[in-house]
Amino acid sequence: MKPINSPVVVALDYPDARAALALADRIDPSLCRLKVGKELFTREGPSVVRALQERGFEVFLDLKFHDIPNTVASAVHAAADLGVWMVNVHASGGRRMMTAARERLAQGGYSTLLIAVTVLTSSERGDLAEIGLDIEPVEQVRRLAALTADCGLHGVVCSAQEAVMLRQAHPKPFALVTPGIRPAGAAGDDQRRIMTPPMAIEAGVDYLVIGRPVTQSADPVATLKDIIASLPS
Ligand SMILES: O=C(O)c1cc(=O)[nH]c(=O)n1[C@@H]1O[C@H](COP(=O)(O)O)[C@@H](O)[C@H]1O
Repeated sequence: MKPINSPVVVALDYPDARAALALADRIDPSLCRLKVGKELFTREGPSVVRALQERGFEVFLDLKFHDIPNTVASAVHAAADLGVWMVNVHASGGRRMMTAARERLAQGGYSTLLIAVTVLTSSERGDLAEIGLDIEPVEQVRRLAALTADCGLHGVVCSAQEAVMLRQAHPKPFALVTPGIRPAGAAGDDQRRIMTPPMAIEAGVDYLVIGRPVTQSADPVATLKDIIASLPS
């Protein structure tokens, strides 16, 4: 496998494998990693993950598991059996859930990275208030990242706006994985806590998850290359 030369993870949020593989077939696997999320996985199942791996890509399986500890540990185990590079759970599932998942991976000797979503990048203060959390997103991100680190996971999903604060509290190799990335002038869509690709890297982010700015572009490959070229080295 060739070394991967960028921190970019392209979210393959396509309706089916045909569309997802059409983009994958136009990208060199050294350019980026690929994320398979709920829509594509529900439609196509593990076969689309294998098809991407056969093309030389490292895959982030983004199913954001959130359930009782045994169920999540078993689901994470199944993801690791697929040989994915990274898998995620919701940190709000709590300590016992995250610990059970981490222990299951350790028992199997898997190298899959296990990370936890703190506060979705589409959420802002008002969204948290409606679910009973009358605090700023950054405060909840701080709490859940501390819990995640204490449970021994490899990192968190957060917004790049929280990266400087989290990097101070959690030195590398604790991974900061940030969706809500938008090149200057791009539509925010349903995202709320956003940042541009170069600013996110300057803030200390490890991996930039980018979907629609690439997948909905008239020329996804050129847009991806432009984003990578815009990053500080
Ligand atoms: O875990 C994720 O990947 C994730 C967490 C989060 O807080 N926000 C978030 O947008 N995501 C995912 O990251 C991708 C972002 O896509 P775009 O908004 O199109 O760039 C989507 O596939 C989301 O499911």
